[in-house]
Amino acid sequence: MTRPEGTPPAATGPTREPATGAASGAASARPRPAAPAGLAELERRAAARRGRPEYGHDALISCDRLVRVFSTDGVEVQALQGLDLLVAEGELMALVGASGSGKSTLMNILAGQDVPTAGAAKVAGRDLLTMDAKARLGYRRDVVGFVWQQTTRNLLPYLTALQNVTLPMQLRGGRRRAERTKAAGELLSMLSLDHCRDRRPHQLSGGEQQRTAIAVALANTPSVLLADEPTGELDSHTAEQVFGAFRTANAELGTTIVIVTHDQAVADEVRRAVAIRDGRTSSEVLRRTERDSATGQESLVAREYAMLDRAGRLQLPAEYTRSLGMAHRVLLELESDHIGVWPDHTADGAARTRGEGGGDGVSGGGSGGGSGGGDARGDSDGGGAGPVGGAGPVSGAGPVSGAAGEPGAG
Ligand SMILES: Nc1ncnc2c1ncn2[C@@H]1O[C@H](COP(=O)(O)OP(=O)(O)OP(=O)(O)O)[C@@H](O)[C@H]1O
Repeated sequence: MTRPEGTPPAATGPTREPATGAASGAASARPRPAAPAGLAELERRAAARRGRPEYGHDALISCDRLVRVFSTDGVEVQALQGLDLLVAEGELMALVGASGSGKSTLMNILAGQDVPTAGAAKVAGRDLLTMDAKARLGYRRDVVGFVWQQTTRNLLPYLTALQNVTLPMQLRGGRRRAERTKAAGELLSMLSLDHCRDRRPHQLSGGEQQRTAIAVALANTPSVLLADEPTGELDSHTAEQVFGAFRTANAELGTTIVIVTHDQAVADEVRRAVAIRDGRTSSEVLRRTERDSATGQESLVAREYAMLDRAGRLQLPAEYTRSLGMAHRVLLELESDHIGVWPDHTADGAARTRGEGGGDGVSGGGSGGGSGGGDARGDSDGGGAGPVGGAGPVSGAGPVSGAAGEPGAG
């Protein structure tokens, strides 16, 4: 997991400082994890949960344990493996991930062009699993707009830019020709494309084609604009202009925008970039403006968060687990303000780790168990007290941390 340059360590990442004696001393006063809940307690919790609002009830896009399995020639590929994602109305966010991680599969589902195998997906109140063919058609026409990477896929070659933008309005119906022309002209103006109105796609540059495609996708004022690698075929300067068009649409029209991208420059421009790994959301980089209380100077600060899914699963970055020789099994300890994650130092745990070539797990290990937790980094994204939690009695309100050495051994 790469951390954005010049940013503080991930709020959820393990601390790298060696354990200190002071921390070791504090370890002896650590609260112990609660005992396993009895049946009565579990019933009480289930009853309490029934009164809670539905997962993602206030999100515009909500994916809950989304699964998509493809079967080809008797071979099954799990493209999405229980993916959770919430996107708030009005967000402009990016989805990033290695090739084959499931980004396009997710986008096709959100676009109403594919149906998930299991789980739940809702966009603007529409249930993407249960929609019938007619509802799906209406959804694609009215609720979502789509911009593809290949410019040729976005525009009809024999229509001018203006005609391309008016076409979706015409297909939907309900507006007179003059109204359609006026609205399409306004969209092109908003995206600085007045000069392209009467040109056909082959008379436009790649960037102008993509910006026209954004205008087409916005023609029926969708709630959500989805874009799959929209800058993939463009040079960096042109890509910047196309991203500017998304930003304008988001700011001027309030459209919620989700962009799949490999382009780090685009991912760096958005306030929230969600990484997908192996068909699940694995981490998020959140950016926000912070003001230095001493100088009053504002700067953009990026922090990386690991995602905790609905089942309480957390993907620890491979870079972190490798550096501490963590494999197969880790020791968890509930602290007052975070959860400690420790290498497994039991005899069979160490042997297993060696067998896997995962390192000895104790390099640089301190004798104390101080996790350096209780990090005072606050977070006004609401991430400081909340994102770390776990199934059952394990929950926390701070960074997950671990350090080489036995917890509480000091
Ligand atoms: N129609 C399909 N039939 C079979 N397997 C598929 C199909 N579509 C996608 N897959 C498989 O699902 C996995 C996820 O593919 P997907 O295209 O969603 O990844 P991606 O993250 O968008 O990759 P890229 O960045 O290269 O576009 C891959 O292993 C892919 O081979």
